[in-house]
Amino acid sequence: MSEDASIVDTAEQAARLARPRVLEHDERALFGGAGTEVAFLAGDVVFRRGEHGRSMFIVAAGEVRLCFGDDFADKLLEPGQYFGELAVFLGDHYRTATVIAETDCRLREIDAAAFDALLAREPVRVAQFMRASFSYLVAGENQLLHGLRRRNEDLMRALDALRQTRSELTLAQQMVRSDELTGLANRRGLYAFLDEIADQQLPDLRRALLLIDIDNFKAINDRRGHLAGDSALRAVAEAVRAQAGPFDLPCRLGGDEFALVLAVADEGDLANRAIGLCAAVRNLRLPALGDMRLTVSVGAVFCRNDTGWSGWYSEADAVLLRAKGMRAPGGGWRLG
Ligand SMILES: Nc1nc2c(ncn2[C@@H]2O[C@H](COP(=O)(O)OP(=O)(O)OP(=O)(O)O)[C@@H](O)[C@H]2O)c(=O)[nH]1
Repeated sequence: MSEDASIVDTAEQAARLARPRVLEHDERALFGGAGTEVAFLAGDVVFRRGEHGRSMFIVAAGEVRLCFGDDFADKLLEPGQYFGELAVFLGDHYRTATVIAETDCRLREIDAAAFDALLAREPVRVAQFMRASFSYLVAGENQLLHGLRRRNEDLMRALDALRQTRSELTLAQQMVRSDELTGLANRRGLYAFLDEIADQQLPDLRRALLLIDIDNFKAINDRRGHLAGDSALRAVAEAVRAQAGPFDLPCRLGGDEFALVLAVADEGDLANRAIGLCAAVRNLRLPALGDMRLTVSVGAVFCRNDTGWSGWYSEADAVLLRAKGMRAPGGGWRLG
């Protein structure tokens, strides 16, 4: 049983009840002599949606079309069916549909005065007619509710699918921008981040870019094997990540090259981070490397507002080359 069981058991029943109602035999007799009969030609408008209504109509011959607009299906009414009854039930009603003669037709129009006269003369039969009409109207509302509920469910399903697609897209985007071996951002991720921050101002902080290269990494691969080389790359990646704060981005650019975009307070802060990184790598002890030690060379620049990020990048690259050239025994860093 649906939750609307007190009114209508099922959507099917609601749909059956919501079909335009046909007057019973005694109702036809009741309205037979009331009001006046009006003729319409096919295409004539009987009344328009939004107009103030004062009478109801019974189809005596031909067909009329009720157009509700707003995606709601039209209704076609045949002889014995009626419409516009709320105008005489309520006395003050604005039409909810536009009614157009589908074919040449004759309609019995019963205005408020004629209806009131009928009510005074035949109160029981008019009350029965009104009760039947209200059940029909309630069934129509129920059908509308069922339709809206179904549409709502469809929308929720579409929304779920959209959310799923969006999270898959985000995941795919993350995968495209991250390095598989270390989980750090890759070169594409770095470029996207540099694009993002190019115009950003951080109050009391300065942007800096560090380019980092492992010294003599090839020798590790050659002497300890590629898997040992991989574990060294992962360990250095963790050391780079450890220097990154909430506004920073640690990256592996490829091979044994890393980068770190930093937000630092001043030159001292930058020096501490670079020195801290060199020391952390120097202090790594990896079983896979045996007695081999890791060191890194670091080229650092402050990001100036007067050049784009490709300028900062080239500058940091040149500084890294100089740091490499020093061949400091425990690794080392230089500031451009
Ligand atoms: N294990 C491992 N090795 C890699 C990976 N990607 C690149 N390499 C190796 O990293 C090495 C980088 O060598 P080089 O660019 O000559 O660098 P280097 O030996 O550190 O020399 P310098 O930079 O001058 O100190 C090459 O032997 C690459 O094959 C990887 O994902 N895993």
